[in-house]
Amino acid sequence: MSPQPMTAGPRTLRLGTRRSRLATTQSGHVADALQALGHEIELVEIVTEGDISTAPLEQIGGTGVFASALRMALHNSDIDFAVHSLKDLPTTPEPGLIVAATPRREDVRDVVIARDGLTLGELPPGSVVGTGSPRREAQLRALGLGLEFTGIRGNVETRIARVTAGDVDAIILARAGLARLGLTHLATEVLDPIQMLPAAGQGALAVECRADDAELIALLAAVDDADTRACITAERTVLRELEAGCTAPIGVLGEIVEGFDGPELSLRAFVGTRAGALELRRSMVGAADDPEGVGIRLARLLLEDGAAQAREPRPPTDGPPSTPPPTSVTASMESDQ
Ligand SMILES: NCc1[nH]cc(CCC(=O)O)c1CC(=O)O
Repeated sequence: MSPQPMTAGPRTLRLGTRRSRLATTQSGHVADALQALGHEIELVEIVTEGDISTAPLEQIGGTGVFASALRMALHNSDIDFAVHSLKDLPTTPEPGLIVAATPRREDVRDVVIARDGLTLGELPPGSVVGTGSPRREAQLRALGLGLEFTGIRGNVETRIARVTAGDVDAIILARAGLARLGLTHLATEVLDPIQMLPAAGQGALAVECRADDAELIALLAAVDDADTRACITAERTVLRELEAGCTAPIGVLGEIVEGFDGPELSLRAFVGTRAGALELRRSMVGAADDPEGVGIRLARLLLEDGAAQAREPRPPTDGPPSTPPPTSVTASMESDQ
């Protein structure tokens, strides 16, 4: 063992990352930005159960499985910070950790990758779309194109291969993920949010570290983007408010728009059921500096106008209070990896 240097050099920041190409690319972006500011970064690979297992996500603990191994490594001080896809991060705050930065968000839209260069409208009725996302399935059903659905999982490259192999006619992916992999040319159609609202936080990254690491928190502020944070805060507030017993597919998008006297936050949401019994779209505009308030108001409106119908049946009132099913926190979140 070599002795510690007499004078402490600049601190080397250990960045934990999952090993998928999407995860390493995302971590690499944040590492590059910090290195450009003169910081020393060491990448540490963390393997998560979600990366190894091909079981449906609901069986292995929902989308939270991707975040939990990184969070464990943070708690154990094996790493100093982690970069998550924000849409894979459960809305429940993790005690002892803090999202210290949300870098400027990329394209929020979903894209279609269909066989033979086709768009959704060009696919004949009965065509099979491979998606494990209730949000994507519900919004595609709402288009009334007669499409059929089958669940698929796996990383982005694996899912693209299912179209190439002819197993499915089309898949839906986040454009941001494709962009990070340099694969946007494979998209056969970009879906406007009017048709397909993204998952809360889609296209955004969350940089998480220990809540007591004041030095790192101050340093990570350099890669934070205030507009992105406002939008994703509003989106995740809607998700959190609706999750109180609601396992419906939810799409939600916040955008900073120029209002009459300053920037405003425009927020729109879709709430549906997988079978298409409910399709609810509502929007709300409010102060850009009160994203949580705008989110709460939109969630209330959605619940008043029917989102509450999509809730789980209530347990008998005279019995002991039942605990919600374990998947309720993540079931409404994006389940396509
Ligand atoms: N749930 C998986 C996941 N998490 C983040 C992305 C893409 C990048 C992003 O939305 O930030 C994807 C793939 C996809 O849904 O197509």
